[in-house]
Amino acid sequence: MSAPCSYRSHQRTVDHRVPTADHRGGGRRGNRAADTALSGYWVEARGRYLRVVFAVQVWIERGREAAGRCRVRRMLVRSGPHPVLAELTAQIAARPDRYALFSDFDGTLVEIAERPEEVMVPVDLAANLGRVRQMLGGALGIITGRPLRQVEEYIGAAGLEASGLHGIEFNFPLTAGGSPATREAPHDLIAEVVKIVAAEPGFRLENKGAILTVHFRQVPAAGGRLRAALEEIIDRLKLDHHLKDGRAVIEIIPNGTSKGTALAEFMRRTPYAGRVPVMMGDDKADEDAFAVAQEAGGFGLKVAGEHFRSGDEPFRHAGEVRDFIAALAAHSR
Ligand SMILES: O=P(O)(O)OC[C@H]1O[C@H](O[C@H]2O[C@H](CO)[C@@H](O)[C@H](O)[C@H]2O)[C@H](O)[C@@H](O)[C@@H]1O
Repeated sequence: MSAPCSYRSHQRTVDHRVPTADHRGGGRRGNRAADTALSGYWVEARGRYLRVVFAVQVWIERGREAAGRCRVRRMLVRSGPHPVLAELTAQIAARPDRYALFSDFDGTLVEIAERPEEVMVPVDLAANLGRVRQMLGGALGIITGRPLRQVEEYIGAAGLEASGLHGIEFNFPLTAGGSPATREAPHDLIAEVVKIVAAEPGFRLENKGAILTVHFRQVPAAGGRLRAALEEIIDRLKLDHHLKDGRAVIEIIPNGTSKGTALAEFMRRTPYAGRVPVMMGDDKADEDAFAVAQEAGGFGLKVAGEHFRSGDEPFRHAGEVRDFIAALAAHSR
């Protein structure tokens, strides 16, 4: 019988940054910045990787905070990439012609923001994606629930191939058997959803044409009520639509289209066909693409957040996805 637990990769340096000054200026008197190095391990136990940071050092920081010597405003622990990513980076660098890489946008390439229009896109993201695309011989695709025009606005400079609106839009011609053409949401559906949104000040409607998206990030407790109301509308109007839960959001999507159908469409064309598809995503909708990637001999890479919370995800946040992209981009030079 194999040992239940083994050290996969040993001591790494972890930067533990504890900024104390208020970013808007004027931190509390007596506070000061505290930068410490923590040590961490990657521990593999029964096929799962766990990131372990020496608790005693965290405890010392907390003590300093309690003594008023610093204030922990946020804790950024960097301990190098997850072992799965380290291996994948090496494999892709060695055989870039074998892989097709796909990425979701919100929560994967950029951090989640309070509102869709408030996302922050780092300046080097488009350039790094462009380099990785070049390295992969063009086999890099973006698969998002956003409209394509927004993807183009945020990262379009890289000339990336993309699918928007959960597999409804593509910025390239479809193969035979491709996704359904864009349809506007029915007028009676829009009218009913507008009524629901108007009744709750925290709800926000994002009308994306074929897809209606209702955000409830400002009123998280109302998510269940919103879902029940939207389900009732779809049943009553006998619509050919389904609901897709996202991060503090529910989307009303025409049947027959998903991020899975989008990934399948990419995989029918050159240069994706025949490669190992790897899809990065943080949300329920991305699971459809993970499943299709898996059927095609590939896999999904989860980004932790409100949806994936096992603690074993290869990416703990979007910043680590960007680090992975940057590491691959470095190999393209
Ligand atoms: O497929 P994705 O690229 O992940 O897009 C999914 C939806 O993302 C957006 O909403 C989410 O991100 C917002 C900005 O961070 C956030 O405020 C919201 O709570 C999230 O649900 C976008 O607004 C939707 O249209 C996308 O379908």
